[in-house]
Order: sequence, then C-alpha cells, then structure tokens
Amino acid sequence: MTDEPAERIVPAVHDTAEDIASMEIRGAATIADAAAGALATQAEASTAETPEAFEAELKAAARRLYETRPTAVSLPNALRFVLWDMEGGSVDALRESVAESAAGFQTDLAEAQDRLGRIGANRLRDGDVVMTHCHSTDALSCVKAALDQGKDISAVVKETRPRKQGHITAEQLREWGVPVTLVVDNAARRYLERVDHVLVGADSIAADGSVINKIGTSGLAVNARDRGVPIMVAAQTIKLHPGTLTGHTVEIENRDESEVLEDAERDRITGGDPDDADLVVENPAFDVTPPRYVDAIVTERGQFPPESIVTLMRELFGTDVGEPWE
Ligand SMILES: O=P(O)(O)OC[C@H]1O[C@H](OP(=O)(O)O)[C@H](O)[C@@H]1O
Repeated sequence: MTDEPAERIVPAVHDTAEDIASMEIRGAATIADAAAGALATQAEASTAETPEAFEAELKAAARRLYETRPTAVSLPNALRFVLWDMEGGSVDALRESVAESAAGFQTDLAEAQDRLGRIGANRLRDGDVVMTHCHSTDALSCVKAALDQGKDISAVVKETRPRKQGHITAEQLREWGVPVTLVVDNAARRYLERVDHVLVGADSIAADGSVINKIGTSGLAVNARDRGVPIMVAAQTIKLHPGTLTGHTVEIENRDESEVLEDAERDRITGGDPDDADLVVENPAFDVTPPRYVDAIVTERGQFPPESIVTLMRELFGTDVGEPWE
C-alpha cells in the first residue's frame, strides 16, 4: 500500500469527481449528496491501518471532489459536514462515524428540500404562473408542494443556454402535469408580462444576500424588477457561502468553449483557421444577482429578505470557517 493519501483514493471517488466535473452529476443539492456519498464509499473501501492514515485518505478524497467545480458551495459544505463529524480512536470507529454522518447528511438534505418546498409554496397562489431559469431541485420543490396543496400552477420555462437545462425542468414539470411554455432566453422579458413570480435556485448565497446562480439570472432579475414581477430564490442553507462572511468573493466557474461553439461553427467563423487567436469564446456558468433585485430567499429555516440572510449564516457557521480538509 502506498503512503501517499491521494494515491489511495478509490476509483469510485474519482468517478464521482469526474461526473461532477462533466456535469453528469449537477445541481448544487445533487452534487452535495453525491460528494457525501463518495466520502462514505472511500471510508468503506479504505485499507488504512492507522487512524492517521485513514483521516489523511478521507481528506485527500475530499480535496479531489472539491477541485471539480468551484462555485456551488454546497460541495465544500457537504465535505465539511462529513469530515468535521469524523471521530474515533480506531480505523473501524472512524469508518463508522463517516458512514453515519454521510447518511445523516443525505437524509437531512432531502428533508430540508421538502421543508423548503412547503415554505416556498406559501408564496404561490392557485392559478399562478412561474418563470424558471435552468434546473433547480430546490425551486421545483416549491412547485411540487404547491401542487400537493391542490393549487394549479403553470410555468414559463427558459431554455437556459448553453446546456439547455430548462429542458430538464420542462420534463419534470410535465411529469407532474404542469402546463409548460418553453421559451428561448432572449424571450424572457416579453413573457414576464404573463408571469406572477420568477422562481430560481442558487449555487451560492453571499453574506450580503447576493445570489450566485446560473448565468442569466441577474439579467432576468433586473427585467423582472422592471416589470414588477417578484423574484423568489429557493435555496437550502447548504447554499450559504461561509467564506463571504469574511469578505471573500465567490469564484465564478468558466466552462469549456465547446459548450457554446461546436468545432464546425468555429471553423465557419474563422474560415477554417485553427490558430485564429482573435476569436475568443467565454463561457461563465454563473452570475451574481445583487440583493436589491431579490424579494425573498426561501430556505428550510424560513423565508428571508436577502439583506437579513447574514444573521442566519452567522448562526449556522460562526465566523471562522476553514477548508473542509483543515
Ligand atoms: O441545488 P439545486 O436547487 O438542484 O440547483 C441549484 C443550481 O444548480 C445549478 O447549477 P449547475 O447546473 O450545476 O451548473 C443551477 O444554477 C441551479 O439553479
């Protein structure tokens, strides 16, 4: 057995990390769930002979998972939750504590989403039309709870370039029987006229109440405010970004240009010149919506005006939060 903790990361953890990086596994809550599960897998498969070696191995696995996508804070928050609870004087005891805290975390995550959904559903009235952006399981949980309460809800679903995750939202809503109008992103302003709420999720929430979500959210929010449509953000507290309590900003992920421009399209633009360095394609995955454009952040702990979210963050995290592997 090698002494290098990183070399003892099991294949299943590498697979999960690759699936998160390629967005086979995506959506902040789903990523958190998968990361906690991967740590439990590492713990179960570990052949470490000492508690120190076991802990080093788990921390290396956490780091591998963490380095996949930088914006959704649910990922490091999930890793922190599982690793901070790791305790025991033997490898077996440590293994058991990781398995328990990972399973507990996954259960809490699912329950929090259900609770959030019931809270968010109170904002939706019978007959309301929501406009969605991207695909958020937290946002959809609010719609599901409203449907369960017997309310009729319909949706205008934004396609959400470049990966068209609006299609996932449309598929889910249709499965629940919700009437869907699918529109391209550029049509959003026109369709806001017939919408009662903009309902989006979040990848991270900053201490000042800024919402970091799929690129295009901030433009949608500005347009919605202009049209007098309230903007509701559904985000479990695992989306609260503790680093922003000490003034750090949230890193915005830039993804590969191939999501925006296929090779054949690039060739057409450049006249087939593969070395044309003056055609630059940028593909930021997220943007920041300032708190003044957000009406409410709905969490499993209640709904908050964005400016007051900092109080909840301090309560949950304190002010001194390190990296998951510290
Ligand atoms: O946790 P839930 O609500 O499912 O998703 C939260 C957010 O995660 C997604 O990011 P990506 O598709 O992973 O880049 C979207 O931005 C979505 O609003």
